[in-house]
Amino acid sequence: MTEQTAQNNRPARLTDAARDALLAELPRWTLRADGLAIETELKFADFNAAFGFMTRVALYADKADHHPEWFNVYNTVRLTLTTHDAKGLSERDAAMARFIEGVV
Ligand SMILES: C[C@H](O)[C@H](O)[C@H]1CNC2=NC(N)=NC(=O)C2=N1
Repeated sequence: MTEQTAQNNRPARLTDAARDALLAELPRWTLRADGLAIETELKFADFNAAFGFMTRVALYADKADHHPEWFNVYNTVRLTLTTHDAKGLSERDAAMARFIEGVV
């Protein structure tokens, strides 16, 4: 099965095995209590570094048409990744988390 289900244009939800493999690959990320999202909290040197990171993620999000839920105070950025169209985790969240791990 490809990124999208055959029946519609919605991204497919990750299988439990794919979700577990993703979490094993991403030690900084944890599964939200409801199992429908992954979360992390990142600390930067200061606001400038945090906002620079957010800018890089924002440009990725715009290009990918996939957007994080996030919260920033000074040097801290909390992120939640989920796919509304899949009502849970999809490959889009995996791709975004991998991108984030490359720029953090
Ligand atoms: C119409 C547009 O493609 C959708 O609303 C996109 C935009 N960004 C999105 N971001 C996230 N995180 N999940 C989505 O399902 C989603 N859908």
